[in-house]
Amino acid sequence: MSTLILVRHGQSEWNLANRFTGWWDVDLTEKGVEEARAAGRLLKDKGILPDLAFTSLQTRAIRTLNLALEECGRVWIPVRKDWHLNERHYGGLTGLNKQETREKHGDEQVHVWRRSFDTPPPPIEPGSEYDPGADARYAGIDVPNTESLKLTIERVLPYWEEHILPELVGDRTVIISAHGNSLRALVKHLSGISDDEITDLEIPTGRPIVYPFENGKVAGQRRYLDET
Ligand SMILES: O=C(O)[C@H](O)COP(=O)(O)O
Repeated sequence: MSTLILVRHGQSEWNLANRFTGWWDVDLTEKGVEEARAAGRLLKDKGILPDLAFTSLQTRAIRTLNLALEECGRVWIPVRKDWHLNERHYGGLTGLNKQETREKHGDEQVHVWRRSFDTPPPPIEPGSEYDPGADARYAGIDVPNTESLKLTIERVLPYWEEHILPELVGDRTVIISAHGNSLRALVKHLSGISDDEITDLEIPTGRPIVYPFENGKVAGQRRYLDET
């Protein structure tokens, strides 16, 4: 039996400021650092120690992973970073305050942009303040200008199938440190959640979720490690 651990980064500076973040790179807050450390202590206490890690190219997920691995004594494991695990690109909403956006466009419209399956937010203007398009870390990739959950799934799943799933063999433990919506994309797939039902799924910061795997397939319910 192998184990998959999913962890959303700890609270970020823009989670705290209530701003749409997406592909914009922000750091953890002090609370986020503590959440990441607590996740690592939980892994240690439960004896679920990662052998291999995957994360995005974004500081908040990378630091969460590093802090958690430090707490459970596993800083030495191989870590693979890839943009396919980045947060969903929030398009033209990037950098805006979520509450102010609700006041301007209405609760319903903002809910559609945040949680509908296939309606992307309006695209970001190329070269605008929060456009990550010119960021050196994305050299050579076709940076999106907005993404729905559906579009996020279309780039997360091929990476999952090709690079992560083949590692879940024998009794290995693999951890993915990523983001609210890139993890919603994965959980939708792994737990067989419908396009309608996925709108209700929220992934909390810093709480490890665990799936058992056997013969390359999910072999049980997902569970929060702090509840078991
Ligand atoms: O990118 C963001 O703003 C957050 O990481 C996720 O935001 P959401 O809960 O509004 O999708």
